[in-house]
Amino acid sequence: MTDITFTYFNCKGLGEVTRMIFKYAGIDFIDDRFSDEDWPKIKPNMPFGQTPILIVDGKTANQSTAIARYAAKKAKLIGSDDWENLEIDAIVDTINDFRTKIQLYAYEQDSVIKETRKGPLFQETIPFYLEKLEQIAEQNNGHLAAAKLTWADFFLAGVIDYLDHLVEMNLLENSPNLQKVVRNVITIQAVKAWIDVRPQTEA
Ligand SMILES: N[C@@H](CCC(=O)N[C@@H](CS)C(=O)NCC(=O)O)C(=O)O
Repeated sequence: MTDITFTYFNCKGLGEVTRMIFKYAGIDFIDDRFSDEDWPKIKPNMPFGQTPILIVDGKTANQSTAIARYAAKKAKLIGSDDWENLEIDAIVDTINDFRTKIQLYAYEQDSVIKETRKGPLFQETIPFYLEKLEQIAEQNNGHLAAAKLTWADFFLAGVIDYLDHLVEMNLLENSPNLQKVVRNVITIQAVKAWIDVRPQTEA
């Protein structure tokens, strides 16, 4: 049997998508979480000083999106051809771009700089991304790519709580089709069962 360990902070963040995909597929893995206090001891042993990492039969990989894509292949949550996979990758990269722009505001330590980023983020960037993603979800009938359930949908469902936490708002409040995307994932029986028992964390 394959021996899989997924190591990350005790939060959803960049890790929850992979956990959800493994749970969806019924793939056993060790959900290895460490505390913020333990991180300085762990960091030097990480491939690039960050997490998440995935260890499969003694081999280690980093990069959350690459790991989620690996899990998605195992879970058969990928496209049927190269074009569908391109569509999925493009959505995932777009969500990552959106996250990066939110993080640039949320993690800014200088309150003056942070304030200058607030207006553009909330009045321009967030509506820009959500309107476009909402249209795509509508065209794909409650999915983000290939008009079917793929890991692009899991990507949004896995990261949305973290994004909401960063901006302290319900980002999808006025996006019914994006809500549908998330609902289509979190109501799958195996995913719901995981959500019911997973450690409760804010982000
Ligand atoms: N591009 C990387 C970024 C990983 C990343 O930013 N990890 C953060 C946690 S979400 C981390 O390890 N932070 C602690 C540190 O950099 O010391 C990925 O997607 O895996």
